[in-house]
Amino acid sequence: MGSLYRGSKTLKKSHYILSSILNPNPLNLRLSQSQDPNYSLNLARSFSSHTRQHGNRENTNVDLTQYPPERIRNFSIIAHVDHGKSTLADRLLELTGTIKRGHGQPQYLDKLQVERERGITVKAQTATMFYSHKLKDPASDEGQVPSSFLLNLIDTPGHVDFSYEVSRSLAACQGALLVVDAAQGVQAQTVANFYLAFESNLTIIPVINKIDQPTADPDSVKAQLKSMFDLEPSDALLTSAKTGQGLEHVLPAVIGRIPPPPGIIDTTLRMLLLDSYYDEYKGVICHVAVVDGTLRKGDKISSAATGQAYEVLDVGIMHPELTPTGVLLTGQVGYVVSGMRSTKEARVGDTLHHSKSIVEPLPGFKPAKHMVFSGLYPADGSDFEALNHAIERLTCNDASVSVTKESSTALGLGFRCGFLGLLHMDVFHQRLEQEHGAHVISTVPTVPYIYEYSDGSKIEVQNPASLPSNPKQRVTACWEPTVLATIIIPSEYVGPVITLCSERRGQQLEYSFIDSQRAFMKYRLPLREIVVDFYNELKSITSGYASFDYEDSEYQQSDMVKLDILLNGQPVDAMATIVHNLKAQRVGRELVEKLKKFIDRQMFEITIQAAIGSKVIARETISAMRKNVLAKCYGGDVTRKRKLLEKQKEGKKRMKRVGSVDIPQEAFHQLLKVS
Ligand SMILES: Nc1nc2c(ncn2[C@@H]2O[C@H](COP(=O)(O)OP(=O)(O)OP(=O)(O)O)[C@@H](O)[C@H]2O)c(=O)[nH]1
Repeated sequence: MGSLYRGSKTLKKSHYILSSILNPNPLNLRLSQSQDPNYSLNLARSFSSHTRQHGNRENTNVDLTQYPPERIRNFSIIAHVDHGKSTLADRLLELTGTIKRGHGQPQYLDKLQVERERGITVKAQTATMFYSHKLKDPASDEGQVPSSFLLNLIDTPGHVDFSYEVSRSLAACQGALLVVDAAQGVQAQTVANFYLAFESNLTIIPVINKIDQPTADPDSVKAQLKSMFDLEPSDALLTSAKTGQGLEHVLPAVIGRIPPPPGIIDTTLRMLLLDSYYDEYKGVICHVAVVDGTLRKGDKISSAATGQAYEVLDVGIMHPELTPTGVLLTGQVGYVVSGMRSTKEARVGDTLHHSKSIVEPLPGFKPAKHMVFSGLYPADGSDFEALNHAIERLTCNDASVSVTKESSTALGLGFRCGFLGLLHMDVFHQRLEQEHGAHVISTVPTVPYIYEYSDGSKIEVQNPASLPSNPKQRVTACWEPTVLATIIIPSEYVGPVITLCSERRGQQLEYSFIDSQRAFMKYRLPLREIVVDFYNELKSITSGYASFDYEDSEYQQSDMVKLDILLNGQPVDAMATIVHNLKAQRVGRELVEKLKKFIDRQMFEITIQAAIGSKVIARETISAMRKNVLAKCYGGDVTRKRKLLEKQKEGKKRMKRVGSVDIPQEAFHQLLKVS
């Protein structure tokens, strides 16, 4: 079985580049440099003379001037979700003494509460480690000299929604550890992350992890890596991040195989802004990679994107917490505090340079693409300002969310937010609640459609409510976004997965076998069909064995209609959705049934209808009743009665009154699950 991707011309070319990168001889290059006995000496001299000229060394425990690019390695850990990236990162931090062994906090770099609760990485995190490694002594054939290396490790998220974080992190690296579970083998995000690293021309070190598991089969994983990515079996490291087996080979491989950062020391400063977040005490903290030159505390720097100038108030490394060093040198990755007032000023991908010099900006990044839009409204209408404040604060730490104000007749004032995917949206909600105490109602997520109107104008529709109820009156055509999906499954599940994809209007593009047990499929699917519950359904029909990844693709023309929900004859704009004409009937029926379950009986009859234009396609009725919370409260215990009434009042705050009907927050949540 040949490489799955060999058919593509560009990839053939890249395979060639890859095999030259992966040939375990980058070490040769280093040896040939070190065969010049004066090479390291010259480099170190030039480096320290440069640092002497500029003086002003910060008196901290960490002296970064000891680390010229030759002694630096910047690498990422990439993998499919749950293959052990964060655990491996922990072990490497322990091995280098960066954190204490048995620090009692597993997945140290997963710092957010949501990451710990869900056991997933959401945000890429950098940690600087110092590691003493023996190098070949240029003066003798056999001797070895210990040398200290500065290693920057970036732990990245595995879920597809956060692959934007991965691609940004890779820009600061020259190599990546591609971690693969020894029992599960190559999965969909292994493929996606491999290509991200590969297209960035990084040296890739395959790490087959979890070899302690009874079902581990490292040999067949090696064969998959060879057949799919042309990675040599002898290059793979075998590890168990759990038991520590094989970990001693990881950092020597990082030093031996990954090239040092390529920047120029004696030149004008250029640094790439990788990420930023807001800290209560320090203000905006920017994560940067110094590509060329040197940055010092007190320097005046400017943004190439905005021209705005700043003074460097603090500079340092993440070791693993913020550690001031007063300086960052060529090839180093660290943080800068420069008095920026909001993270909006810190544009990810921007080039920062000394204000007095003009530089060619670095290539930067593609802007994040919003795949899903949803309205966010305060559960209690009077909390709009509090929600506004919470969203502002949270977007300071997650700049990949787009936010615009909007209003709904049903829900009042709120926001339309764009997310990278459904998990991203879910995580954003959870963080709003946990970190900022905001209670929100979110509307059915929608993807951005393009509508063409009879006057020839085309608009992007991010909110179904902005379409006329009978779009046929004015709309002449509609296009919906699609994705290219990669699905890897055990062969016995091929049938049900093909059925699921065709139900979701998918078009099969590729179908092959990775080995005797696993199939690989590529589909073009409408984005709308995968944002709602596709992954859960895929997991459930394959007993959890399927792995799935997607990248965005072109728009396709489709027959999409607006489906309105009416309560007692009144359309609820926040519940409107856009569906394919062929599915409208089924979706309409499911929506009204769900709503019937979650809207409590009230003192009058409630009719729930789903309609396309003026045509009602589904209807349910909730009969009238008065809910008496005191019904079971016999006797005269006043405090208990008061408590129950208080509880009822509190519950009511979480209800939205549409016309005369109270809708609980849960009813809105349930609508998110209908595809
Ligand atoms: N048996 C065994 N379990 C491991 C090993 N490495 C990690 N695990 C477990 O695998 C699970 C997932 O590990 P993580 O390190 O969170 O995986 P991850 O790749 O960082 O996950 P995401 O950040 O969500 O992509 C955890 O329960 C770990 O304890 C290993 O070598 N052997």
